[in-house]
Amino acid sequence: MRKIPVLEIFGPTIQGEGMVVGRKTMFVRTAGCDYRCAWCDSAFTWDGSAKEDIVQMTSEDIWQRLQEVGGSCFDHVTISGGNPALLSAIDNLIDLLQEKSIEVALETQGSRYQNWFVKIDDLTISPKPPSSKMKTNWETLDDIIHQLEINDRLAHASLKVVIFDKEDLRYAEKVHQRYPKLAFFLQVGNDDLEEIEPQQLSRHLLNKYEWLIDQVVASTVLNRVRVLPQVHALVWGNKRGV
Ligand SMILES: C[S@@+](CC[C@H](N)C(=O)[O-])C[C@H]1O[C@@H](n2cnc3c(N)ncnc32)[C@H](O)[C@@H]1O
Ligand SMILES: Nc1nc2[nH]cc(C(=O)O)c2c(=O)[nH]1
Ligand code: SF4
Ligand SMILES: [Mg+2]
Repeated sequence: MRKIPVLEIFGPTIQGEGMVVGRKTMFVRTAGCDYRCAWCDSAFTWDGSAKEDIVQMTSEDIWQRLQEVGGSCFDHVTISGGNPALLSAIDNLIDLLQEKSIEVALETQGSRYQNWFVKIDDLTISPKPPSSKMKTNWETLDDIIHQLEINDRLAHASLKVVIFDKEDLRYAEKVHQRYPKLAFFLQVGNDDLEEIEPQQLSRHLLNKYEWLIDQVVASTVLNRVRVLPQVHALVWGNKRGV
């Protein structure tokens, strides 16, 4: 059985972002990413700083650990990273969790397709705007959305674009216009990953949330959309494992 490189298993907590915001969930965070976003809040998954903490786990190992950490207090697991879409072995983990009547969500940036995308209950695809310094491969993204559509999975998927500035907003408009059938979320970018005082950070992020709301309200393109902060950042700041 192929193993999965895991950096964190934590929860239950709430999903702080996007299409199932507020949902009680466990998190499994995989190691490794094909991107290097300028503002990545989980850079430890790819910058080598946590490489000693990576544990190679089978799906059964992960299920065991989820139960040790979360007891019987969960029925939903969110797989994030890094980019979990780099790992074909996630297929087996999804099957095992769903056999146990656990709903499965997954976060990815849309740079790689996996056949198991069509099994995910809540799939978040988060293409990266110019502020990230990454370049979107539109062909790959088109293919992912096409696969979801022909497999009748659009209702189980969403797009989420993180916004730091007006250029990012124009990018978000382009994404929404290109894929109008998908639920669309705009998320406040956290530009202060060093702040250790949650109250300071939440004040700052709420100001940025107000700015983002103002921008979206004034857009003629961004109508059938939702605007959200990272709720976990408002509550716990930059703390890891929440
Ligand atoms: C850490 S990523 C892992 C999953 C995948 N690599 C991705 O980017 O979608 C999870 C989510 O956090 C978002 N994110 C990362 N850094 C952020 C920041 N500084 N502010 C707001 N959202 C951020 C990403 O855009 C993504 O939607
Ligand atoms: N509570 C909470 N919600 C989240 N939503 C997406 C997260 C992520 O890092 O992928 C995340 C996270 O790390 N914590
Ligand atoms: S794609 Fe996701 S995990 Fe990878 S660098 Fe960007 S935000 Fe971080
Ligand atoms: Mg996060």
